Amino acid sequence: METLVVDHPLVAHKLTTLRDVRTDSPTFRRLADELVTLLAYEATRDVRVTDVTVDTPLATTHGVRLARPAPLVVPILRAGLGMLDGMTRLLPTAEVGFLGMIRDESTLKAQTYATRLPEDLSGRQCYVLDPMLATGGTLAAAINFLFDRGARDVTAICLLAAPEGIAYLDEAFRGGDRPIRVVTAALDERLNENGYIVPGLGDAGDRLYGVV
Ligand SMILES: O=P(O)(O)OC[C@H]1O[C@H](OP(=O)(O)OP(=O)(O)O)[C@H](O)[C@@H]1O
Ligand SMILES: O=c1cc[nH]c(=O)[nH]1
Ligand SMILES: [Mg+2]
Repeated sequence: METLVVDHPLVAHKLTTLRDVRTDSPTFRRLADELVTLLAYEATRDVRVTDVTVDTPLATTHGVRLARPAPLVVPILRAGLGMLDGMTRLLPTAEVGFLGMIRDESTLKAQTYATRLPEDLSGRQCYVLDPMLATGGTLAAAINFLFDRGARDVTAICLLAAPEGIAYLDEAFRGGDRPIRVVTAALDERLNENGYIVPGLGDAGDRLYGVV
């Protein structure tokens, strides 16, 4: 598994405000949106393209277009929805599928409560969006779901990741024949006893959408 921590002053600046406990929900939503676009630029470095020719007003030249089938973007509800617009702004022709998953706060196990994805993902490049990679249980289940439907490779874009979650995914998918990438704005210190990322930013879903 490949892990990329995006090292850029604008990413660090926006992430610092996102972490701040005083940042209100509207500002948090805007910053999450801006951050994902910056991360997506790096995350899509290997997006498949095909060669085409294009007529400029002056000449015919060579270029590229996104290959078919189009990439699939998969936000993990609820918090991943806060990253969808920022991603599709960069990849407007991507299709979008949805996975609804929630982590049981006492067992820290992920449960899937909604799926709305193409049945056949053969050969598709998938971009999973979830702001928090904590134990890794949610993301591992999401990746397995996509691989079971034939996805070709999966890139997860996370705002924050914990070392425990990266290690869990690395172990879970070791030796697999399909590439997995995690692109994140920061690799934090650790998980606390409740499975929250420290220093982290708190509960991403609650900060985006309110406490439920
Ligand atoms: O790596 P893990 O230990 O599995 O935890 C991370 C998951 O927890 C959060 O979602 P949550 O379950 O709070 O749902 P929400 O998006 O509805 O708030 C987060 O958005 C991830 O999906
Ligand atoms: O720190 C964490 C861990 C899981 N989910 C969150 O929203 N935040
Ligand atoms: Mg939550």
